[in-house]
Amino acid sequence: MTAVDDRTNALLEWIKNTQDETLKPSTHSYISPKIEVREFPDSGRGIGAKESIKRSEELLRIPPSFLINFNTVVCHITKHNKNIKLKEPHYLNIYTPFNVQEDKFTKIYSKFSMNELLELTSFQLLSLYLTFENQRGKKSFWQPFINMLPDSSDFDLNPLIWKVLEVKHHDELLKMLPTTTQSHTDKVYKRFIGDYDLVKEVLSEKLEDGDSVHSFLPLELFLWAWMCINSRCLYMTIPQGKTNADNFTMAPYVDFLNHSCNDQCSIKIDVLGFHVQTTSSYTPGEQLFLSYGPHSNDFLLCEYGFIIPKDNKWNDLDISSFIIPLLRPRQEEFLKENDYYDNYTMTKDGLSFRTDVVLAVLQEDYPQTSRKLSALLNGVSDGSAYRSHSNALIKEILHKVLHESDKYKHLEFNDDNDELTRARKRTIGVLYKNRQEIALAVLEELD
Ligand SMILES: C[S@@+](CC[C@H](N)C(=O)[O-])C[C@H]1O[C@@H](n2cnc3c(N)ncnc32)[C@H](O)[C@@H]1O
Repeated sequence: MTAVDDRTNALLEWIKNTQDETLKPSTHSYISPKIEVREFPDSGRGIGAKESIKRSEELLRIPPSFLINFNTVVCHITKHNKNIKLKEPHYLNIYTPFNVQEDKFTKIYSKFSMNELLELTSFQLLSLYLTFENQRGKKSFWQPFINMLPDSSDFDLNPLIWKVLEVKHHDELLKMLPTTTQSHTDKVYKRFIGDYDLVKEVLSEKLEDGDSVHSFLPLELFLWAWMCINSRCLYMTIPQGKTNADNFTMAPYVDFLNHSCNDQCSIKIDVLGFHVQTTSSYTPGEQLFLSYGPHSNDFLLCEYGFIIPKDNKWNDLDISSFIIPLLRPRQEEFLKENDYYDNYTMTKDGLSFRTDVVLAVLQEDYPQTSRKLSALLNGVSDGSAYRSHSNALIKEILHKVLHESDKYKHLEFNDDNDELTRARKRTIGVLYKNRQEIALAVLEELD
């Protein structure tokens, strides 16, 4: 098998970081000679084993200077502002090239104060930076990495893209999504638009007369950058991280690992950088995977733009949209006060505790004063006193879920003339099939 193309070789050359002889070998990357980047059916580029690989073998080590995160971006941007001297230890081991080429984008970088940079979230700063660096082309230090990032078309299945770019039939497609996926899409949309609006505002203060925000920050390019980050970021503690959502990094080469529900590689971070190790053995030709987390298809679609069509063990069925309208004000208030409002799910193995709780609350006129309910919440009782009514209500809801799934699951086999619409509808059909599978398994258990 051959590597994907010349761009992979350019990335490898760059990532080895041997061009600067002043750097110690320990700051160079390590890429196991036993792996390669290849094209895999249904998941795009991924990492494959060229030869046998044992369990617990080191596969990759990417030094801090080659990771795109809040720290490295601050180092690169502030290089253009002579008034800023970075002294904190977390900036000192970041390599930036001695000679940098100036252009209209670096002119904007030079106008950022340290406080302004620190006020941005990682998502905002990195989206702005990637949008600029992409346009800087060869002048960018990161060009070999940026060249290997996916095309916008890789995100075609992601409902955020349908909504932001108003793709063909977007209204119809969005309405066909299960309600849980619709509300997840709305949340992702809010995050995206919030970031775009804020970055545009910050940028507009730095432009000169005649410059337009849109020419520096076109919506499509910002969306591409934002989606690259959302679908390729890896958790890493960042010293200035304000929230958990800020603690991430992009890591070249590591980001070729596709997702599987089962862990097959583990990641570790230390002063030498980002490490990947195997947690199982591989035979030549096999694809290596990383688990992105315990994510349902709904989550994978809204955040990454793909689903696992068969046997995603993390799929769940969210019935909040059926339950919430049944709540009376006192019940809703009680659930909010106790942090049990919304997110009522079940898996093939049964109901989540939150769902048990809301079903019990629905049976209480005065939940605030019910001893039976507080015994359930405190783990003193198993809630059997509520079971018979809970089961009846759940059955009723699951029959509604089945009815809804029957209406849409045929979309998995739709033959829309337009290839993209066909693929999008197929994905929606699978989401309904997943819901049906869980509903049937739980109903069988109840009967
Ligand atoms: C971190 S990247 C992995 C490398 C990617 N395949 C590429 O070509 O650049 C994550 C993206 O890969 C794709 N992907 C990862 N795991 C997948 C899987 N199990 N099935 C289908 N697509 C997958 C999705 O497009 C996802 O947004």
